[in-house]
Amino acid sequence: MTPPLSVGVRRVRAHAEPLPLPRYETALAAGMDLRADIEGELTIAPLQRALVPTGLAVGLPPGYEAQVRPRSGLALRHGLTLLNSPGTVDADFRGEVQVLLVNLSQEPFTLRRGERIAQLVVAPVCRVSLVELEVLDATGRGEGGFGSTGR
Ligand SMILES: O=c1ccn([C@H]2C[C@H](O)[C@@H](COP(=O)(O)OP(=O)(O)OP(=O)(O)O)O2)c(=O)[nH]1
Repeated sequence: MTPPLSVGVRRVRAHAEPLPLPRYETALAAGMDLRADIEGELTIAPLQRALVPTGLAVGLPPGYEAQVRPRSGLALRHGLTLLNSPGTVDADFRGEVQVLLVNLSQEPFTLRRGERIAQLVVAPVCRVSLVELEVLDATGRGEGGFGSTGR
């Protein structure tokens, strides 16, 4: 396997007891879990959203993005997902990575400091230059979409 890409990470605030840095939890995991860098607790009421700090800023190299994705366990057990899933962290963003949680359950959800709330997947990005045309090249599908291939 190719060696992992080195990505700089900076803690944006100091704590007496710093949270562990994100890491891959299994040998081939695609994402690293992000933790809530909050003081104490935060309760998200049903159908409410909260922008939750992770305490981390990353310096992605050109040609990469980081996707902020939900954790399936939190979604299944507590109806907690990301409102903007997948969130996009641009390679030129140097601010704190934050997680836009939404509680889609009927119960309030209380988050505690250090809880793993989302996962960060780093991926290559293909940038294109758009070329305006009058006619696009023909394909078998053509303009069919949104269920055009039947049920
Ligand atoms: O879930 C997310 C999504 C974005 N960001 C940060 C990184 C990203 O590079 C920046 C801008 O995100 P986006 O482009 O989605 O936001 P926008 O609403 O288009 O704002 P902007 O005008 O700042 O680009 O915010 C996060 O920390 N978490």
